[in-house]
Amino acid sequence: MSDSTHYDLVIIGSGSGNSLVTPELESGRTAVVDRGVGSTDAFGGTCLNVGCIPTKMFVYAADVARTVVDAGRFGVDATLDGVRWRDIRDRVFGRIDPISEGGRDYRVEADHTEAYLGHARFVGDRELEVEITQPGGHHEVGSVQRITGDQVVIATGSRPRIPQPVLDSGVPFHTSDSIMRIEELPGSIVVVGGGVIAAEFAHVFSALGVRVTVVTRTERLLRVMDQEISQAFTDLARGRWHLHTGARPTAVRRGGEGVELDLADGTTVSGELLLVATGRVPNSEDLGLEAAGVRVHGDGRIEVDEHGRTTAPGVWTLGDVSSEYQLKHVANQEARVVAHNLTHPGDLRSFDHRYVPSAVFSDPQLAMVGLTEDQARAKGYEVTAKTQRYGDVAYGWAMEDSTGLFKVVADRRTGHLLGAHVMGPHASSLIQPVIQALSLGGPTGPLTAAQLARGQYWIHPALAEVLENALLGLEVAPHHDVTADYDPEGAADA
Ligand SMILES: Cc1cc2nc3c(=O)[nH]c(=O)nc-3n(C[C@H](O)[C@H](O)[C@H](O)COP(=O)(O)OP(=O)(O)OC[C@H]3O[C@@H](n4cnc5c(N)ncnc54)[C@H](O)[C@@H]3O)c2cc1C
Ligand SMILES: NC(=O)c1ccc[n+]([C@@H]2O[C@H](COP(=O)([O-])OP(=O)(O)OC[C@H]3O[C@@H](n4cnc5c(N)ncnc54)[C@H](O)[C@@H]3O)[C@@H](O)[C@H]2O)c1
Repeated sequence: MSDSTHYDLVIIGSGSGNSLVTPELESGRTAVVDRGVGSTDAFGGTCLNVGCIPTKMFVYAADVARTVVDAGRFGVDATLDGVRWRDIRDRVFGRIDPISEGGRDYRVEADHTEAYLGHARFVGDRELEVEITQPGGHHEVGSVQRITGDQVVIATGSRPRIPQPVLDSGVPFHTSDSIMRIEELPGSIVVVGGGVIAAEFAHVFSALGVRVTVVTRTERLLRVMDQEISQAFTDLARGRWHLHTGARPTAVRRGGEGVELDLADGTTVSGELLLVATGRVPNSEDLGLEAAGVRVHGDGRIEVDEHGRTTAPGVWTLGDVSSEYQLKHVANQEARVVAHNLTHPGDLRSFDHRYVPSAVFSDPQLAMVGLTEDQARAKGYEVTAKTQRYGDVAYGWAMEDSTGLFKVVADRRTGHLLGAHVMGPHASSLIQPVIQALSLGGPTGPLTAAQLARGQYWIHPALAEVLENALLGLEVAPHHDVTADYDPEGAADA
């Protein structure tokens, strides 16, 4: 065990935690501790190595494959001659791995930071032991380093949750941490889970020619989305994948094509590989949080206030380990807030969780922000909602789209927007004007549907006209008439 080394700031976690080292903090001494993620124990956290970025690079390749298969509808004859999985995989990690390694080396070599490549555990107030588990740093693998900090930030993220029957079975399985690095495409795969990760990987593998079976305990896929959109997605998925809803696995064994699962609905499914995508749990255990006086919720999330403070003085937290939202843009916003608060104790900023958007990069894409129709009704709003089909606008015709939907939810009395829910091409980008309308509204609240619809030009005939038309279809009180020409002079009264 080394003597203790003191730092102004200790950061545990090199995901969004790594972005805390702002120029303002460079005058002090900072330690960044990270044990790595995924099958390569990579530096830089989930999003870069095993999350957002690689998945979207695979999704893009899958989208290209689908476009080829679909081309005949437009009078363009094309065939998908083959899929070179290793080339697809190596394009992704050939790009990402050097960024991760470069990020680690930068932290190891930088003058004002010291990298500890291992597992951190509190042993007292702002006092930690780090067991060095990874090579590449200045500390010997296997050694235990003791460090203290004036301030400590816990940004340890989350990891896949594995259902007990899978663990008990001893059968080999993949999670998002390992599936992207497999050597060969399987002929078939069983995906357990009906959330975001399941929807994205089911698209990737089916578009690349793998027979995909999805097993989820709920009746609809993506059930956190607006019911109408989640139902429409589930209906589409039934035509594309072998979908078992309301069907938890009860037993898992080797057999069939490789692995076999008995489901609660009495059926048995089989595939060469098993991918588990049943949610993620915060990395708050094995951190010695009791020794530091840091309390956690029953679900494992660290208790945090709106400024990023834990229950222990001088100990902060952000991202998946404490947030209600396991999303990179949220972890990044929280990191910006904590970075400010670390150096401005008299002028604390707050997390902004008012309108957190999210998107699912499946086929089709989905996106959401704000309240669902059911949530808005439950909150007592007099709700008006309009669902516009992509196929009703000119660019939707060009795309021959027959399934895309853009739904907007608003308050009938005030005309204020409450939420939007989208399924279709470019959903993740098309939703951005609604995010702006909700987040950047004036002192009286979000922009009204009328302001958004008629307070600006909509490029014709762009796909965004589907949102314009959805807004124009809302039935709001007469003085907020969505279709009336917008008067910029009167905007302040709205
Ligand atoms: C497959 C997948 C796809 C995703 N796609 C998207 C997407 O498209 N858009 C989106 O917004 N979000 C997406 N997410 C979620 C997003 O990746 C996370 O919300 C985000 O990365 C969380 O960042 P973080 O900094 O909180 O944690 P992380 O990035 O996970 O960083 C935590 C770090 O702490 C380290 N650590 C943990 N415990 C210790 C310890 N005791 N000692 C030392 N180090 C430790 C870990 O090794 C890790 O490097 C995806 C997630 C997954 C799994
Ligand atoms: N595009 C994105 O923003 C993106 C992409 C991937 C992941 N993520 C983040 O990662 C998080 C984790 O993703 P996820 O898909 O693992 O979780 P999730 O919470 O989205 O979905 C988990 C699903 O698994 C099902 N499930 C749970 N236990 C089960 C069991 N025993 N048997 C069958 N089904 C079971 C649940 O009913 C649910 O449908 C997401 O919540 C999201 O915040 C985001």
